Amino acid sequence: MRPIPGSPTRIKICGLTREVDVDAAVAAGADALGFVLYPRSARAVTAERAGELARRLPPFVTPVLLFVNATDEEVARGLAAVPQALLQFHGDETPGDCDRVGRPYLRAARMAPGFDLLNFASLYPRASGLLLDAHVDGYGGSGKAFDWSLIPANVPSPVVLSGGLNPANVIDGVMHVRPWAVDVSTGVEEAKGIKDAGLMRRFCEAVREADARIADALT
Ligand SMILES: O=C(O)c1ccccc1NCC(=O)[C@H](O)[C@H](O)COP(=O)(O)O
Repeated sequence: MRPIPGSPTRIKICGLTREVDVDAAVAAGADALGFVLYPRSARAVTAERAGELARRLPPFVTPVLLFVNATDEEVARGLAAVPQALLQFHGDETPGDCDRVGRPYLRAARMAPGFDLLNFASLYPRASGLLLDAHVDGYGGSGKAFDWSLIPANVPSPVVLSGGLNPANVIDGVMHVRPWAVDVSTGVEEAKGIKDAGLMRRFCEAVREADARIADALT
């Protein structure tokens, strides 16, 4: 599903662990902030810590809780801490695993060569969006991009382009894929879980530049 022509590309910045970075991401113009509740990630925060950070968010900036093969109890604990969160399932979760929670969610798809995204999308019709990431060991957050030409033009769900984005390549990504949103972690960091305010600002500015170029092309 392509975004409505002229609508701004939404921006998710993921893997926040510090108050200073939450505030800088909001100031840069992020529409959503991701908190990684996957304990094996170097960016992991506890549900309680995600709650502390998410309480800093102003209206209309969405907290996203990211899980990898979490138990129902872990998901419930995350939602108890961040009741307004959008969920993101980034592991091997089945449609039943995702739908059972009864909350809006993003389903990550790991874009290996030959991956049938349209079939995958048909399995998750209730997903609020599909987050397209590189196919890597460790599930995600790798800083690695994938071949955007693997993305069909007629994906039925809102597409969140992810995987190895940064201020230098995100314009091309938005212009090529025309996603509903983009997602970034490594490309705006000085170290895992430590964001760089300047890179976050430049990333958001680049997305706005891409939107402006698209709008110009439509006039
Ligand atoms: O961020 C992580 O550490 C992570 C670990 C395991 C699974 C998913 C993870 N992140 C998910 C995200 O939504 C990332 O933003 C996405 O994978 C893109 O990361 P990057 O390529 O570093 O921009």
